[in-house]
Formats: sequence, structure tokens, C-alpha cells
Amino acid sequence: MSELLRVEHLTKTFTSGLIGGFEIRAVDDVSFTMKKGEIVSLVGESGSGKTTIGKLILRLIQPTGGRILFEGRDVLQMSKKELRRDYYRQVQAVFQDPFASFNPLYPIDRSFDLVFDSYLPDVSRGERDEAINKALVQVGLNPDQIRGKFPHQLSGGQLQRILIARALLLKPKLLIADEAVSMLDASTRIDILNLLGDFRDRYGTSILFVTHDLALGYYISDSTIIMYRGTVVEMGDTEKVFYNPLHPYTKMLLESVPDLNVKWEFKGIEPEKEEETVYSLQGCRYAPRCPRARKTCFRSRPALLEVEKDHWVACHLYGGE
Ligand SMILES: Nc1ncnc2c1ncn2[C@@H]1O[C@H](COP(=O)(O)OP(=O)(O)OP(=O)(O)O)[C@@H](O)[C@H]1O
Repeated sequence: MSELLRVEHLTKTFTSGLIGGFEIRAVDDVSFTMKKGEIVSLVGESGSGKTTIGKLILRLIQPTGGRILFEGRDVLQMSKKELRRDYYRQVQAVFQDPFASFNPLYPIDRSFDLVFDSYLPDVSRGERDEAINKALVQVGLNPDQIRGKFPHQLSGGQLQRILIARALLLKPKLLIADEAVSMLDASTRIDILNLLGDFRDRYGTSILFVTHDLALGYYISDSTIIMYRGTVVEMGDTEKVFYNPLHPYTKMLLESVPDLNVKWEFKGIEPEKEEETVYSLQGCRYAPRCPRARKTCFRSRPALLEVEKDHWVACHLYGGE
């Protein structure tokens, strides 16, 4: 498989507060690649920088530093016209809240027409209708029951399928699915995941699957990137990351997934204290929470090293400096 996307040393710093504001390094020196037709999960707890990475790739926000290459082309150097005419034809996104993605004042058909108007203006009305109906059938919907309806007349699952049908009308090379199934019930969630996998198989669409849910990431992805507070702590082949986790944070995350047949029992656990969440910008960001942290972990950031084929970890326990 050849390379589709390359993210190099991507950094995004936000400034919060008006006077004497403080800086949040939401994404801190993140590098990874995606192959054509590959599904990559970007996994991490809330605030780890996943959505910010998706928005940077989509050029919805500007990075503080780093490069994004799509098929070798520098995305950050693209003009607005190039983005609109070319990049967004090939890179589409589906976000978490399907209700927020539609204008409640218009029937959902309008959202399909906007795609045609923006990217395929020369397609005739008849051809549009045919393509829309085909896309709706592909995502398991009956066009007769969907077309002409307003968003409030449809369920969250139906709207999410419509968003996927809309994104896939263009048969994009890259789909960014940001918590795209988080708001759906379990059975609809699996349907939508299967749909995404089916599209990858059919059209070779690469998918960046952004999620905080390890099980969903494992189900759908070929490769997994584990984020912690803006940094990549571990990444690689999904089987290797899940069955041979190396970073103490990945191990903790995997141990925290509740088992279906294990009941909760009181263990007197104290919630995490505020001072333990303070992290240093020079050292490993996980060091204050890490049971195996040493002095060096607070002093220097470990490099992301390939410890076995297709398996990288950023941890001083594995020789990172
Ligand atoms: N526009 C912004 N201004 C200031 N800070 C921001 C902004 N957007 C994000 N952040 C901060 O950047 C950090 C990363 O946020 P981001 O939304 O990327 O995380 P996430 O991993 O996607 O979390 P979630 O799963 O909760 O959406 C957080 O600390 C967040 O508060």
C-alpha cells in the first residue's frame, strides 16, 4: 500500500483567557503516516488532542508548526481555491453530532445539493438524483422514506448514515470520522462501522477513525495511534498495540476497559488529584501518573522509537531519550 497522508512534527498551541492568558499545547510534535486504503484509529481520552489533529488535517485551523502532506502535496501551502476545488473533493469528514451537521430549516436533500454545487456543479438534476438515491441505498436507507424529510423527522442513526452517504458521494481518498458513531446505540454503531469498512474495501477510502473508545478502534482499524495530552505515546499495527501494549499508559487504558461479565466492586479508589495532573512540557507528559516513572521521565521527552516492525513507543523504559 502506498502512502496517502504524512503528518510531520505537527504542533498546535491554543491561547486561553484574555489578560495573562495561558497556552495549551493541544498537539505537540505529532508525526504519523496513513497508507492508501488504511483505517487508522486515533485513540485517547478527552482533551488528548484528537479532534484538533482532525481539524488541522482538514485545514479548519492553522497549526503552530509542522507539515501535512497529502499524496506528497503540502496541504498547508494550498490556497483556498485549491482546498475547495481539489483537496475537499478528496478529503471529507463526518463528525460526532449528526443533528448539528444539518440546517434544521431545510430538507436533508439540500445538504446533498450543496456537495454537488461545490464540487460537481456540472452534474445534471437527473444524474444527481440517481447518485443520491444510490448513495442512500448503499448506507442502508430507503430514498423514498428519506428524501424531502427535515432533520427533526429523522433519527440520529438515520442522520449519521445520511452524513456518511453525503461524504462518500465524492468517493474521497480520505475520510475523517471524528467520534462519528459515539452518539448511536450499540446495534446502529456496529452497522455504521461495518459500512465504513465496506466503503474502504469497495473504494479504497482511507479512514482516520477518531475515538475515545478502544473497543471501537480495535474493531475497525488496521493501525492504532494512542494519544496522551497532545503527544503520541504508542502507535502501530492494531494487533500489536492491543496484544502487546508497551507504554504504561496504553496498558492502563486497556486494563480500564470494563469486562462484560465482571461487576463493579468498591475498591476504595481515590479520584485523581489535581496536582497529579500537572505535567511538564520537557518530560514525558504521562510521567506524573506513571507508576514506573524515573527522574529522566520528568526531564526529557522520550522519542518515538520503532521497537518491533510496525510498533512504535515513546517511553524511556524502551530506550527513548
Ligand atoms: N479553540 C480552542 N481554544 C482553546 N483551547 C482549545 C481549543 N480547541 C481545543 N482546545 C484544547 O485543546 C485540548 C485538546 O482538545 P481536543 O478537542 O483536540 O481533544 P480531544 O482528544 O478531541 O477531546 P474530546 O474527545 O473530548 O473531544 C484540550 O485541552 C482543549 O481544551
